[in-house]
Amino acid sequence: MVTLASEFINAGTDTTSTALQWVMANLVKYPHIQERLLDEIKQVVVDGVEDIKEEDLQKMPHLKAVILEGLRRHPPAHFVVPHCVTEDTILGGYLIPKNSNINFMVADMGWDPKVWEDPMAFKPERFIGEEVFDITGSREIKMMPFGVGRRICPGLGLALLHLEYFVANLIWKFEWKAMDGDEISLEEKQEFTIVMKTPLMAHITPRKC
Ligand code: HEM
Repeated sequence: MVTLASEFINAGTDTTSTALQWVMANLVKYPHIQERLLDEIKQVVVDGVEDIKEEDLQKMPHLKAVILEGLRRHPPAHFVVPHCVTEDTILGGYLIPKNSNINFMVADMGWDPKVWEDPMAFKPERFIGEEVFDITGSREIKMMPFGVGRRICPGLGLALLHLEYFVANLIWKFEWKAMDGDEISLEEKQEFTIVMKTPLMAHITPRKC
């Protein structure tokens, strides 16, 4: 039980908090995206409401798009846990021998210009469309911040819920602005996850909702 609990805590805390920091950094760097998100929240939540509830999040497609764009542009894990090939496999003309250890270039998949237009730009609108984006990659794999297949992150649903809940409430309650003269650097640093080299510093002001 202790090992299980520790695995969930280790795998679930740094990843989610890193993703949250990257999303908030982009909302500070690009105030028009923060405004767009606030507009959506205001259409769902009435003035004076203290907390945005879980059921409200389902009515916010732009919020989901912001989170997905954050995970595409800044996946907290640039690789998955190493996997092992169970039988000789030919992939793209290359033989991957049985028992080889393999991994996946998670970040590079999300930044592939053949798949994503202007991939290094933060554009949540790319996820707004007729279809809900399939983050599990069961139909096609365009990015895989949680891995895919049978070892996909079991905390995926919880992580998305936490990210949506925190981002929505942080934007609903506060206006986030860059500090004077601060450019918000998106440079990365490898720790347990890929974190912001210069951690986010921002001026936050309570909104008069
Ligand atoms: C934004 C947040 C998160 C991201 C980006 C993330 C990403 C990942 C990735 C890439 C893997 C490896 C998948 C593979 O090997 O193919 C993984 C595995 C795992 N994650 Fe997450 N994760 C997140 C949040 C969470 C949360 C909240 C929990 C639990 C509460 C969790 C628990 C786990 C566990 C236990 C594994 C190992 C699964 C296995 O080996 O079968 N993760 N995660």
